[in-house]
This record gives sequence, structure tokens and C-alpha cells, in this order.
Amino acid sequence: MNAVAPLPPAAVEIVALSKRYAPGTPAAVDAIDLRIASGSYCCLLGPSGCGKSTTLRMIAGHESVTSGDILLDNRNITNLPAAMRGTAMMFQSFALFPHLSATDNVAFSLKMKGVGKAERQKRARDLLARVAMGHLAERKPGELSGGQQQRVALARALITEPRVLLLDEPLSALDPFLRIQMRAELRRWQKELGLTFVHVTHSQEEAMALADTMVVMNHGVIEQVGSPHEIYNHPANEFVARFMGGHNVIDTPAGPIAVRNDHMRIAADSQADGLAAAITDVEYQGTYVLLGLALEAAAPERRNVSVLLGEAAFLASPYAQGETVRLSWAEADACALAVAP
Ligand SMILES: Nc1ncnc2c1ncn2[C@@H]1O[C@H](COP(=O)(O)OP(=O)(O)OP(=O)(O)O)[C@@H](O)[C@H]1O
Repeated sequence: MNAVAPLPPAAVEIVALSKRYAPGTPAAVDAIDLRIASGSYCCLLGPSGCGKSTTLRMIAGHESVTSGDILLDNRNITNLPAAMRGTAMMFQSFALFPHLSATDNVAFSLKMKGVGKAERQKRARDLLARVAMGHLAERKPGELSGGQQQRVALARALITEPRVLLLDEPLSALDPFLRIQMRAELRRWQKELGLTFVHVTHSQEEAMALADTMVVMNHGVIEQVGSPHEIYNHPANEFVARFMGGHNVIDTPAGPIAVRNDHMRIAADSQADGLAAAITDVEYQGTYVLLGLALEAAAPERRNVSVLLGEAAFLASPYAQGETVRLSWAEADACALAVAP
């Protein structure tokens, strides 16, 4: 038997889904609608407390739903127990049993289902081999590195042949170097296995690197859904532009706009066009130099802006702290932002 999902991956559909932990408190998740394409990598992204983990736990069946529905390939799973949904969860701490070998950790859920020892060990070893852990199958978690533990956790989640894998901050326990390496591995596995992954993170960079679809949440609602490219280049509103970073929000007579800081044009003050601004910081970043500036005529919350210059462009005209300059942008680089009603 093939150890990896024989069924096609499932699409997840969320309809008017809400979660209120206690009566009279604000909803942690507030009537959200979302469709996650089958076989795609979806990242739920947002600041702490925005409701992304609650949403994931409701899909997993680890949290009850206050109202609304969750469908997996048009099958309503809202009230099914976690084990019957066709989902599997991979946790932040990996939650491996410390006294069991990698093989026994991976085989554990098959043991619970009454699968015979020879069969479950074979399937566990096949899966461990698939995530390049075959040679370490008899080690206990304490004898494995963080990255190796993550692979065991992945194999353990996959042994139940899920159609959707749910990942709750799966990289946050790893050091920064390993996090980037394992991020690439997660992406590769998702494509290789062809499963639907739903991954919760608070890191914009992680979501941009991994996702086919990003879902940006704030205060229990979805602010924007799109590919990393769409969201980075066309943030829907000021929250998304600021949360994604790398953008300036500027008031114009036609309303607020976002302009990427690497698309800003900067010129000496003698060239009259553009908004006057004073340079407050010059930060050398290697490939780039990040200039911090204060706009002269802007509301206090819109005063601070930044400009990212390539190192060569900066060296050609090395602006210094205290200097006054003019800022402008090409019309095509200005993204109109929706204003809250
Ligand atoms: N078990 C709980 N009981 C009561 N309130 C909760 C519970 N779990 C979460 N909340 C609240 O619901 C809101 C959303 O929490 P949730 O954990 O979904 O956010 P999050 O975006 O995943 O945040 P983080 O990145 O910090 O984990 C928060 O205001 C949180 O305090």
C-alpha cells in the first residue's frame, strides 16, 4: 500500500465562520468566508490575536465552531470529530513522544487504529524514508536535530493519509538559519505530495516565501486574499500595506495610496517637483541602503516614510542624515487604498 495519500487533495471552504470564546466578548473569528484551492499552499497570516490559530483549530476540529460551516470537497465537516475529517495537524513544538523512536512516533496513530505491528512499522519506515529520515528511524526525538524532528513530525502527520495538512507555526521553534532551510523543504514536500497545506504564521516573509495564496487577517476578519505578488503589489488597504512592510502610505488629494519603498524616486531639493522630506536615518543593508525620512507636510501618522535604494544608486548620490530632498513616484507605482467606511 502506498504510504502517502491515495485520495486527491481536498479543497477547503469556509462559510460565514465565527468563533466567540465567551458571550459578550468580541468574536475571535468574525463571519469569515474563504475558499482554499485543492493542492495549494495557503498561509493564514496576521498579527498576534488576529484569529488565525483559532481558524486553523476549527478546521482541525480542535475547537468548536460558534456559527458557520467548514467544507472539505463539499462535505460538511463542521461537526465531525477531528480524526474523521481528513485533516492532520503539525504543531509548533512537533509534540513528539520523547520515549518513542522516530518509527514508533510515526506509527503511533496506526497503533491506535489497531493496525498490526509489521504493517504499521513498514508504513512508518516508508514515510520516514520519503522525508529523508530512513537512516535515523530508530533514534528518539532527543537524539535528533530540530530540523530532523520536524521531518518526523511531518511523517507522523502524513501517516493518517490526510487530504489537508494543517500547520500551526511549524517553523517558529527553529533557529533562523534552519527556519529558512526547513521552509524550503516544506514547500518542496507540499509540491511533491500534491496535498493542500494550510499554514499559520505571523511572519510576512515566511508567508511570501511559501504561499500560493496568502490570507491576511486582522481582528477576526480577512483583510485580503491573494498571491504574494498580488498582495505585495496591490495591498487593499492601509492595514495590509503596513503589515506587509516595505510600503509608504501617503495622502493624496484622491485619497491614500501605497507606494513600495523601492519604487520611490528621490531627488535633490533643488529639483522642485515632489514632496519635501528630511532624511532622518541612513541604514546600510549590504545590497540596499534604507533611508528613513520625515515628510514636511503630512499628518503625524503619515509623516515617516522610507526609501530603499540599491547600493550603487546610493553611492552615486550618497544622501546624508539631515539633508532635505524631494520624493515622488510614477503613477503606475501608486496603489490606491480602500478607506474604511
Ligand atoms: N481558549 C481561548 N479562550 C479565550 N480566548 C481565546 C482562546 N484562544 C484564543 N483566544 C482569543 O481569541 C483571539 C484570537 O486568538 P488566536 O489564538 O486565534 O490568534 P492568533 O492570530 O493565532 O494569535 P497568535 O499569533 O498570538 O497565536 C485573541 O483575542 C485571543 O486572546
